[in-house]
Amino acid sequence: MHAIDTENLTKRFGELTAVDGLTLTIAPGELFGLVGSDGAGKTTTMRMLCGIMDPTEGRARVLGRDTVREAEAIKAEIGYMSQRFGLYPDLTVLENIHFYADIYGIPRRGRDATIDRLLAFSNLAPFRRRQAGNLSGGMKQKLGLACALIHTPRILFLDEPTNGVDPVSRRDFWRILYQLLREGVTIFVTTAYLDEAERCNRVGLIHQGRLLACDAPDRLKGLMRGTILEVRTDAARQAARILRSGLDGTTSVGLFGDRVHVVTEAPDRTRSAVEALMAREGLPLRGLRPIEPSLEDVFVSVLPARDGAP
Ligand SMILES: Nc1ncnc2c1ncn2[C@@H]1O[C@H](COP(=O)(O)OP(=O)(O)OP(=O)(O)O)[C@@H](O)[C@H]1O
Repeated sequence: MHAIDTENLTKRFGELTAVDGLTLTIAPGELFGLVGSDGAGKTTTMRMLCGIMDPTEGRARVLGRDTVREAEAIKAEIGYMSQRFGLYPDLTVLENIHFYADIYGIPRRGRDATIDRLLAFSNLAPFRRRQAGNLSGGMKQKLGLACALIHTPRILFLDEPTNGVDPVSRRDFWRILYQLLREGVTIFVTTAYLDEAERCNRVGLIHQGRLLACDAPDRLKGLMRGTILEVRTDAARQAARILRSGLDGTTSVGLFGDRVHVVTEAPDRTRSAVEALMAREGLPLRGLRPIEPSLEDVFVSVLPARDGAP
């Protein structure tokens, strides 16, 4: 049995198609990342999978159960941490966890062992008596995770769990996710961070509700045709504009922070053309070398051309 499977899963809000014909299977024990920018349809997908929102068309099954007809049974078996996960700022760490334990009907007797374990592995044990409102952003997310795990779910749904969290706490958070994975929990996580997507077993790239690509990160990178030349310069934005208009149509040019990536099937020829264009425009070339593709390169390469241009 699949942990999750969807068929043509679609959600429309009036004229807007937020999720557009999503067909996907996720195996038990997988760490699956749904990646996309703001408004791509990640939250809507997750809400449908958790049985909180009905699809307009298509269907989804979680642990073999239909998300519309068997939504209540699904909710008992999954953990869901939404973007605005409801922590009570006036309650302590421990009280928040007890609150969720009550909601899930976990008997008081025997609950302490589970809570101790959750506190230990989220590194929150020293802060058990601190009010949630006084925790750092990273700690709040870990507390949210602990609360979502109180009923020992088989699948964990996490909606952009590390959004706005500092890099060290993000790394901590992912360490906890790997531990859960080793315990056999299936994890479905959404993120806008492509470096986080690299940590997943499999990644789905979603844009305007459509799944553009779905595979293991390395296999997705293997799909990239051509060579990527990384151009380093002091004026990346200007360079990207010049290269985009000056290089021939067989290349694609993308801006990646302070670097420009040029994808080409003819690296030697393109290299000379880049050097000539940069020299003609008087832009200093600080470096020009072939690099391995990142998931970001893959994402940009599968985006419709107009959206891909920064
Ligand atoms: N209840 C709703 N009513 C109308 N439109 C909605 C509703 N929920 C989401 N949308 C729209 O559907 C699209 C997808 O939204 P969704 O929240 O799923 O995206 P997302 O990828 O999770 O992005 P974000 O990270 O910003 O939440 C957006 O255009 C959003 O405005």
